[in-house]
Amino acid sequence: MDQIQSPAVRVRGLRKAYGQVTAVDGIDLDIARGETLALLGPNGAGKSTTIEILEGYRRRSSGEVSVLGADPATGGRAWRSELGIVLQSAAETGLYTVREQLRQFAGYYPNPRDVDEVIAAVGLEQKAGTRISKLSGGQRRRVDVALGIVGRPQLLFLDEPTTGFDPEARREFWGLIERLKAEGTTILLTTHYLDEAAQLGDRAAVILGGRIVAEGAIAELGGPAARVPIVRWRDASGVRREQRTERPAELVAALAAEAAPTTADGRGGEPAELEVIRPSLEDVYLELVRAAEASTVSPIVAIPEEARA
Ligand SMILES: Nc1ncnc2c1ncn2[C@@H]1O[C@H](COP(=O)(O)OP(=O)(O)OP(=O)(O)O)[C@@H](O)[C@H]1O
Repeated sequence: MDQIQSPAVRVRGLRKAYGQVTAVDGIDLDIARGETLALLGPNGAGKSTTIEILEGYRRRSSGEVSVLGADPATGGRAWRSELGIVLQSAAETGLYTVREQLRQFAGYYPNPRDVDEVIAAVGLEQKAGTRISKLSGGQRRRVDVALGIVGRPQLLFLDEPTTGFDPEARREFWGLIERLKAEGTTILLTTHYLDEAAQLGDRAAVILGGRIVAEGAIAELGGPAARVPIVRWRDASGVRREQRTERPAELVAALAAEAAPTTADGRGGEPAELEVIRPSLEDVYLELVRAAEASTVSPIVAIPEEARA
């Protein structure tokens, strides 16, 4: 297969069981070269297990997986050097300084980025000479991110990269990821911050109980019905009302006309507590998860292979 044309990641029928627990239950997934995919899902959904299999850190029970043209289970050193990995767990805490640790890491790669540029990119210039064990949790997380990108990876795995970041650091991190995207880096991101997924992702896949329950462009996830604006207000009798409509301005005008005039010139009144909401990715995600959980009848347990169709 032509490596340039093939997707960066191709997964078919991926399964992983830990004893009786099926953590990943038949996932199909493609990530195009240069694309950022946000893998979303509640705690325990199977995101980390999937990512660890793609990184070659965990064996799959069954299914086909190709990452940058190779099977991660047998990927060699050259293949690994094309990957950047920011694991969910916290950074190295050894005796090295930030710069020393990064220099050491950079030495493992054939074409690394400049270490000081990477330190600046993650906003750790003031801490470059400080031992990692003396950094705060959020600063250590920035070291993790720096270690993930120093090798100039083609494919970057970011497993909850901004956990522990302050809001300013998160915005700076988003800027860094936008630059990596512009350079053509393929990214697989997991995050529980849906604004982060909306900001950085081109597409999202929602995983629940080890299965993908929705997938698509960020702006289209959940389908058009999930994006219809919601108008909320409190009516004259004090009852909270809510209506979904494609024409929110019309509804608001009608509500204003109906409301008792509140001004001396007799103009329409202000409907109490009026708001117009366009469902965010978070609203759409929560709705998808609720709907999928409501329709799930079977517990997530391993089914023997021979019992499967
Ligand atoms: N080493 C393991 N041994 C046994 N079960 C495991 C192991 N790792 C994960 N699991 C189980 O597999 C399921 C999926 O876990 P996983 O870590 O992939 O979820 P996740 O979506 O990454 O969750 P989170 O958002 O909390 O990181 C969970 O039920 C978890 O308890």
